[in-house]
Amino acid sequence: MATTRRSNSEVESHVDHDHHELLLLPPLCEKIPVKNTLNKAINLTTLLLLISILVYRLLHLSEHGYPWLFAFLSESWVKRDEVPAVDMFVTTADVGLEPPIMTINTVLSLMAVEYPPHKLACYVSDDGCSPIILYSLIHAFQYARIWIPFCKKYGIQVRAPFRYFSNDDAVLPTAQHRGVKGNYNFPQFQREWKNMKEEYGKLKEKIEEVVNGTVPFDCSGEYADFAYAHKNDHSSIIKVIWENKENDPNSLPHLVYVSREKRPATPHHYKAGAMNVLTRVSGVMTNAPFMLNVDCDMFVNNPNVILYAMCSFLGLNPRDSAFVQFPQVFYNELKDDPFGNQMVVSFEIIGRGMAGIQGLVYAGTGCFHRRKVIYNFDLDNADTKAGKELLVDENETTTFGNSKELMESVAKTFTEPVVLYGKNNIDTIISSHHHQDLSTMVRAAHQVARCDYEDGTTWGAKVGWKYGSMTEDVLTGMQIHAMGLKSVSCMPNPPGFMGIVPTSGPTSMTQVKRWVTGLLQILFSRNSPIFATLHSKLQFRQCLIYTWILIWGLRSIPTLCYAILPAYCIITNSSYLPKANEPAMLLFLAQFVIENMETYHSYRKYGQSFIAWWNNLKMAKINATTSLLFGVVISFPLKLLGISEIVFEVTQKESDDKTRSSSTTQGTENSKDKEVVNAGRFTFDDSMLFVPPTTLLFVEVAGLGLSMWEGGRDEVGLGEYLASFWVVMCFWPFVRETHPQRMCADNNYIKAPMRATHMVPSIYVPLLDDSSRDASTTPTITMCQELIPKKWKSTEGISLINSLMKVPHYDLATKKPRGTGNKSRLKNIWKFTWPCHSFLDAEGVLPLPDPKGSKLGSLPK
Ligand SMILES: O=c1ccn([C@@H]2O[C@H](COP(=O)(O)OP(=O)(O)O[C@H]3O[C@H](CO)[C@@H](O)[C@H](O)[C@H]3O)[C@@H](O)[C@H]2O)c(=O)[nH]1
Ligand SMILES: [Mn+2]
Repeated sequence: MATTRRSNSEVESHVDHDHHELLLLPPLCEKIPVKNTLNKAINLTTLLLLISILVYRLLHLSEHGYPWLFAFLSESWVKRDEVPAVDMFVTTADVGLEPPIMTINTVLSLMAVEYPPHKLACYVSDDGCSPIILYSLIHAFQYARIWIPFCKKYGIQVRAPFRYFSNDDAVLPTAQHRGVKGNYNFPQFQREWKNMKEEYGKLKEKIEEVVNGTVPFDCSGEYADFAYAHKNDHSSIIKVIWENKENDPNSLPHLVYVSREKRPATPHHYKAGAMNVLTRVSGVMTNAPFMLNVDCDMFVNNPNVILYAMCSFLGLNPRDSAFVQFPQVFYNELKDDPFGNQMVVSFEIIGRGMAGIQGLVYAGTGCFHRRKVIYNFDLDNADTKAGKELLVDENETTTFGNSKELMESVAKTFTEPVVLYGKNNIDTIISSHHHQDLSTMVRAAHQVARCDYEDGTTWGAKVGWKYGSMTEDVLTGMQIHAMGLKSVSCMPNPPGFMGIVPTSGPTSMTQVKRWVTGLLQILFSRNSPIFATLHSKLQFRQCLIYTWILIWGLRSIPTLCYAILPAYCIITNSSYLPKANEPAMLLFLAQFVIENMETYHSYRKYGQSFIAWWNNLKMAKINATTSLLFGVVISFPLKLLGISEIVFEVTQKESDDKTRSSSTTQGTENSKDKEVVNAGRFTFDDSMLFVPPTTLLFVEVAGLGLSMWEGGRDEVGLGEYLASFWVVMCFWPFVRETHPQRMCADNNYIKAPMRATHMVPSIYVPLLDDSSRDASTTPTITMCQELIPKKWKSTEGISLINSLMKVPHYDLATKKPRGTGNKSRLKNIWKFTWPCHSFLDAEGVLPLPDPKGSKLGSLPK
């Protein structure tokens, strides 16, 4: 700062001056209290008047008799406990990947929220069309009858039983038992608690029996519709499991099972399609003005969630509260975020930043929407263009489809007034909500759940959840922001909802691959945020954030190139950085140090450890060369060229340890248990995803080894070596987990890296060694084919690999690469790649480790 010495007073005045300037700068964010003195005065006056009236009545009651008594009772009934209705949606898609016990825990926690039950309806969409889900729901409902009163009576916080009971084995709760509030009779609480736990155990057991197949499932009676239903080919199945017919405030919320019609030839649009069916089915049945949606793995963690959401909806201008998103919080977080997928810091920075512009993205779960917004109606009450078209236009059916019942409900939604900030018309929104007899609407519900219902309508384009991206959530949310509306992020303590995050490398990578593919689908389409800013009302800064999110995948290519450069330079004796003694090196060094210090600082600031920071840094590189790369160079282009469809690969959900111990099916038990054992460890499966990073690592290690072997390189400087070393550090999990001793230790998860490590030299040595294309060499194709895991043969990359394989490359007899070309140095890579080529037998077929625990030594040499 100060390069010249100054006297003390000079410095002081300087500081003062700075300070003064700081004070003059406008604050970055500030809360301005709204002055509504008049309103307050009026409210206070009415309250005083009301009290005076009541007192007056009471004092004179004896003089006047019955009429005064009735007047007194009516006047003291100040109706203020009314709240709007909410339809709650849960989606599940696969009983194998999403344990039904998890789904019903989500449902139980939703049904038990602190909100008048007659204002709530819970709809469960089952895209897997499994009778087990229906069966689980029916039994869960029986349990709900005792569980919900228990939760409400004792003010339990966590109302998903698997979580509530997870910490206490057989022991009874203590007086300070978590979640229990207020005064209560302790011995009685203990008795009830014990009973609840036992009943939950029974429920779990019942569900496990059918999941495991120990009790044969009979598709008759209630379940007859499932008898001939195939997961992807069946008519719609809708069951009203519970209907609160009398709208009884002391009863339980409605519970409805929905499995929409699916036909192989008709696209079903995955989750977005399911959400649209739920919107329509709930439209004809309950038509609540607000809709909550959660994934099946996300339970309610704070029983007041709906009240919180309503505070935003009813307390803010409707245009500032189009949807209310509760951030994703995970209950199964692993220590130090080994897969860099918990996104704590990015949420703190990006999420809170967005909240200051047009609001948080819609994250697909834990989110409340206004039905009006989902129907693409303007929020400026009933005189909008869309609305006029809807009510006047003869062709109205083309927008919403041809269900009479749905059109009636849509018209109701349209004419329903929006509660305006500061105006007291909450009652109107409440009374306009129509109460239907659910069971009489089942036929209408079937109609709107048909797979051809959306033909010729604007569902997925203008109304409902938007189609055209695997990340329908980001797309749908962005289009709401493009209407010029804002969203609210709600972060109560304790968090409103809690879900799970993948706890294994491959699961997390598959998820990220789907995300980046979906995000690119948005970026390169007419839904791109740039168009939304130019032609609609997406704010510029919001557009920048969306664009930044959408280009996530693109960074894979520069990252990969930059990671390969050091090795390339070392191998080919060239350089890409200034020499250590050149001053320009300082630029690079400073940039590297400052960037990493800055990110580390923000990790510390948000309570993350050094290891978590390092894990995130490392995983960003690993993801760039795996999931992001595959999304960008394979999934997305193939979809673009129309060669293959992108499939929504549902994330494997590992249920809570205790729930899961016996809930897994025979077939999958092994792999699931492994996932728990290996949680946090970098495991592999036979996915193509692992080829690029393994390759990168090999090339990098080979380069370093080669240079050591040959005693250094004249062109290569310290920078390249350090960079290469840094890359190796980032990809260290691959070294660690592919260590031969570990690989042969016992299990399945080992095979894949084993194969990958053999694949890599097989593919790349011929590429590097260009002089060895001698047709008479031993055919190595057989070997390579053998090494390719079965799964790969069906994947996109196989043709690529096959064409590479066509090049005969090394001599099997000597197990050395053939030929001595210009780049003869490169062939030496082989020496450094891995000692595992010695495992190859004479035919070049890799003897895979015996799954039943063969030792390294027992492998044929
Ligand atoms: O054909 C399908 C596929 C999925 N789902 C459901 O969609 C939800 C999300 O699926 P999941 O495999 O858990 O994906 P994630 O990547 O974990 O989900 C995040 O990202 C998705 C977009 O890629 C959003 O839809 C989700 O809400 C968001 O939580 C689950 O409830 C599924 O049951 C369906 O209903 N039908
Ligand atoms: Mn999920």
